[in-house]
Amino acid sequence: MQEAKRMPSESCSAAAASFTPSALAALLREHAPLHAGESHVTGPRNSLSSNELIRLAAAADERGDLISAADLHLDLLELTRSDTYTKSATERLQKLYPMGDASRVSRNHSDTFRTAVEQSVAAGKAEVLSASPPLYLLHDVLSATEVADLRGVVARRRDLWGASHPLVCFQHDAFTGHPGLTHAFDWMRGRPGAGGRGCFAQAASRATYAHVPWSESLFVYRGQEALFDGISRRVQEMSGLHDTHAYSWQALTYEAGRDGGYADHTDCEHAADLLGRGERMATLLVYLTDDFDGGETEFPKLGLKVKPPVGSALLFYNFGPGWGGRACSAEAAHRSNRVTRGSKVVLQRWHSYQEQPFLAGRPILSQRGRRPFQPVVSCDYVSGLRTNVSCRWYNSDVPWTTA
Ligand SMILES: O=C(O)CCC(=O)C(=O)O
Ligand SMILES: [Fe+2]
Repeated sequence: MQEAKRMPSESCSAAAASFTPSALAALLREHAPLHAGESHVTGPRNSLSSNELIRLAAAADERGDLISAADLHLDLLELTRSDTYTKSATERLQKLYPMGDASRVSRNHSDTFRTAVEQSVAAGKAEVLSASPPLYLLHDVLSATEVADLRGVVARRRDLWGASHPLVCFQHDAFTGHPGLTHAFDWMRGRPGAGGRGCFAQAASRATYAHVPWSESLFVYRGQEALFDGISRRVQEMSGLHDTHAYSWQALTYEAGRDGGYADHTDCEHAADLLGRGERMATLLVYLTDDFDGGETEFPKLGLKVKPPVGSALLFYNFGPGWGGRACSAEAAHRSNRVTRGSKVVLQRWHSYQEQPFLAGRPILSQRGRRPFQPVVSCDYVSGLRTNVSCRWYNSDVPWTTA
């Protein structure tokens, strides 16, 4: 139903098959012709200087445009890694969204998460799939009723997005290394070597989005759904991972025919250091369906391909070596294989070592040119696999009240 609503005239498999750079270029030429002075891409997000960003943020504040102001402060944070900008972004976002414990001082996670998961193993509630990196299967995290209720919440929230078409974005400068895509982007930007990071403008997004193979991510924020807050408590009991150190929940959906798996990657945010504020120390995946073919979560470096039963969860640590190592662990690389029948729905949540004042509490708004509440299809390039572009449809800022 969802797909029919979103793409009234497209067939899924035809869509996925045509996502090649030359097909993309042809599509853009046909459906979104360039006029003089017009570009297929929105302004480059991170090529602005910090002075320019500060000026734009002040102007957004003056207009009362808190979303843009917060977004610009988040850009500044990315550019400078300065706490000042976290604080400014948080202040603005607090005015827009309930923030949970945003006022709390960040403190480090203790090591209780290790003890807690080892106790779960000793009690037969979890099993070890790998010691290094630590990887666990948690049994019966959810009852059958909870699974059904959660699927209901996910379906209800998906419906809120209606038929709106997404902004299509490409995340990494690394696209410049992709022979075909670089060419397409050069063509779109009208200058060679321009690189491939940015979003298509609205007309180009509309012309191309149905041709991109994607999986979907729907965000659920702390305080939005009692059911999700309840699971957060259960996860804390079984794994020692705290809600206060978590990102928001994401409900991931992979549908047969849409062709969007997710290629090999690690979840380390910047691959820098476990102690970085946004670093994803641990990943939790809770499975809400298992009646599908393909779609395994695979850890190629560990020779493991897993398809956990409904209601169970995978938990793995992304930094090593072993426990407490501070460098991104290449062995924690994983992928989601494409689903060839049925649909895979999994809840994902990342946890960081440092407390997160706001990541779980409100949307991160990060794409220039996006309309309020517009979904984004964001394509990631995966290191070492240049032909493997993974795209995800993000429904990230659902209106707060949905009941
Ligand atoms: O869906 C899966 O099995 C894995 C998803 C994942 O690795 C991710 O979204 O980062
Ligand atoms: Fe991942």
